[in-house]
Amino acid sequence: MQRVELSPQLSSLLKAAKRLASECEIEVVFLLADIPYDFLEIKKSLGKLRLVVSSDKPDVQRAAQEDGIALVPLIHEPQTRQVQISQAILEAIADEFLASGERIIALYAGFEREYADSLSIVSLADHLAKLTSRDLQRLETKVPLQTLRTVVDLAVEIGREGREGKPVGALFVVGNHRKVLSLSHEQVHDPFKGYSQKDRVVSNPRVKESMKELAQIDGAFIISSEGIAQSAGRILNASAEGLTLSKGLGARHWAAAAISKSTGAIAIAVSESTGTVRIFQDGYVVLRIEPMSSAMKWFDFDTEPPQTE
Ligand SMILES: Nc1ncnc2c1ncn2[C@@H]1O[C@H](COP(=O)(O)OP(=O)(O)OP(=O)(O)O)[C@@H](O)[C@H]1O
Repeated sequence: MQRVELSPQLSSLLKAAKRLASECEIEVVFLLADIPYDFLEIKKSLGKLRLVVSSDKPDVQRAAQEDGIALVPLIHEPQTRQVQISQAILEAIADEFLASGERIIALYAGFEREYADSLSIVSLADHLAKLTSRDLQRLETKVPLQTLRTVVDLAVEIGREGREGKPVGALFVVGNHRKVLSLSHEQVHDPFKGYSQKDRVVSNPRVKESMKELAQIDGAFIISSEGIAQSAGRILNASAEGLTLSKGLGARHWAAAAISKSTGAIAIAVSESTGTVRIFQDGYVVLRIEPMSSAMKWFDFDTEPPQTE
């Protein structure tokens, strides 16, 4: 297919990217392309650096594929460059073209319409952490962002740290707590019973520490929108009928999906086996945070729900 020749400006930017990469010990150039360049030529000019190309243009995607370059196809949406780059980075991490702890050089058209004119150094770990809170904001309609962040932070800590050297799983249901309580039952005597409201504020470091300890008991934590722990060790009874979830996720994750669907609450599950934190809304995984990084995907692969006895 026809390719657009490298302009003197792009050649200079590639040289600058190479120098920058060597000075900052970076190994990847991430090119957000709007034009079907000769990508092999670009790769050659970058020497040992890895090249990842991302584009929402079908002809650019075809060109990159023909040249055997790592490609992250984007869906065309009227987005700002920043949002496009963020989406492309997330996809690239999910496809394992980039590692979530890495720093990259992004090359893109920041000011011009389609000709690359900008270089940025992006630290993926910092960038992903910011994305996580932005993504949480989308769920804020149901539960205040502050409460969500507190519980998600706690969940991530439990997934990373475990307890006394052992991995620990957990399940939190946040918001609409009266309905959630009515769709659950006590498994063990409620450890929060009798405590005043101020001793059940999840953002309080002492309460957080006891919740890490309590995560070891079976069942779910139930938390109000205001961030007050209402109960722990609850078994959730909401029905999983009609829901689909990723293969390999067990009872805890089905219970999280089901309660989020039935009550409109946000459910946050920490997997005991992997430490991964998944956030459920309306029966779907809407955010996934890996224990050591913060990589995430929006939806898992679909499978059938388990048979109920
Ligand atoms: N309906 C439920 N309500 C509350 N907690 C539940 C429910 N079902 C399971 N759990 C909790 O999940 C724990 C683990 O169950 P299971 O191993 O089947 O889940 P999983 O989804 O595979 O999660 P993990 O990755 O942590 O193993 C149980 O010991 C229990 O504490």
